[in-house]
Amino acid sequence: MILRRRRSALYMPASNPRAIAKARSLACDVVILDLEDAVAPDEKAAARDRVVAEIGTGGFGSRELVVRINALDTPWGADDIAALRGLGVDAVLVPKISGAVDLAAVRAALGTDGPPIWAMIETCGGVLELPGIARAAAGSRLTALIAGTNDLAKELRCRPGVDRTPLIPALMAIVTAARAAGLVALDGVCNALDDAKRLAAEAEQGAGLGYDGKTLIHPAQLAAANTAFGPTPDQLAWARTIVDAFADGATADKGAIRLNGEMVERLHLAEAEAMLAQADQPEG
Ligand SMILES: CC(C)(COP(=O)(O)OP(=O)(O)OC[C@H]1O[C@@H](n2cnc3c(N)ncnc32)[C@H](O)[C@@H]1OP(=O)(O)O)[C@@H](O)C(=O)NCCC(=O)NCCSC(=O)C[C@H](O)C(=O)O
Ligand SMILES: [Mg+2]
Repeated sequence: MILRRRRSALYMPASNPRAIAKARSLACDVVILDLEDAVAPDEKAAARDRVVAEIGTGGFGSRELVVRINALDTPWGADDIAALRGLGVDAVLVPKISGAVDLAAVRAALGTDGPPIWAMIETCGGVLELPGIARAAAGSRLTALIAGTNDLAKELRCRPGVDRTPLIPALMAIVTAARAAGLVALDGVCNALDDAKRLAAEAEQGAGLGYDGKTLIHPAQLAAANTAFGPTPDQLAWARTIVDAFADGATADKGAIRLNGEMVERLHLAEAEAMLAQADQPEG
């Protein structure tokens, strides 16, 4: 199975036409048009109309196109879903999913033939309910979990700091639930717009925790995420070494081999093959 690349998922306010125009040429794997927190209440209706118009115009290339709606218990959620009907978005991102019941309500509103759901995990309740959310994934066509680290930090009343230590248990719970249900996992945003070092460290941390990519808020953050979630040239070279080693007739009957001082098993071969296949995908 070839996994689609989702190293960089860029949010932009659906009320910002310049940002949306720019997104059509940026090196992001996913474009997220935001109708929720980035849009002021007075602008919600106009932003929704803009989403419909921009998706109609198209031009996003091979970038995945996702719309973040307002929650169903807000005055705008139902109208957001109605506006998206038939538009052909790749997924609908739903904020503050706190249990399987929320997923079922969104699926009912979208319809069984509606787009896949991506769920933001950004409440303490959502973190506690992750096993139930994972179990409900197939039935509700949930395909991705996104860490909402700003809302989560707010609810936890924690201070994430540079290394995000207070958020690590939740971040790992989200990846674990995603892997158990075969879902994509995307890390939260880095608010520090002008701190390239912090962003690079956070992106490396997210990749190290097992995330597929990072959600972002500015075009200047794309390169750091695309690099951290790689694969890097060194990782690709190592993957090719593993594939070559197992292609050698002498290893045909072996489950584990010694390679450059490391034990390598056939599970590493499968990882290497997946990495090489994913790296072959075209950009943008
Ligand atoms: C954060 C910003 C408000 C900064 O805006 P500003 O300082 O005006 O940006 P620049 O002047 O540096 O912009 C330069 C050009 O780049 C374009 N731009 C900026 N941001 C984006 C973007 N996100 N996508 C595409 N293009 C972008 C500008 O239009 C400029 O272009 P041009 O005019 O042609 O020169 C701003 O970056 C911004 O609004 N970012 C997104 C904010 C957002 O979407 N927030 C919501 C999602 S994050 C979240 O909710 C977290 C989660 O829920 C949680 O709980 O953790
Ligand atoms: Mg949020």
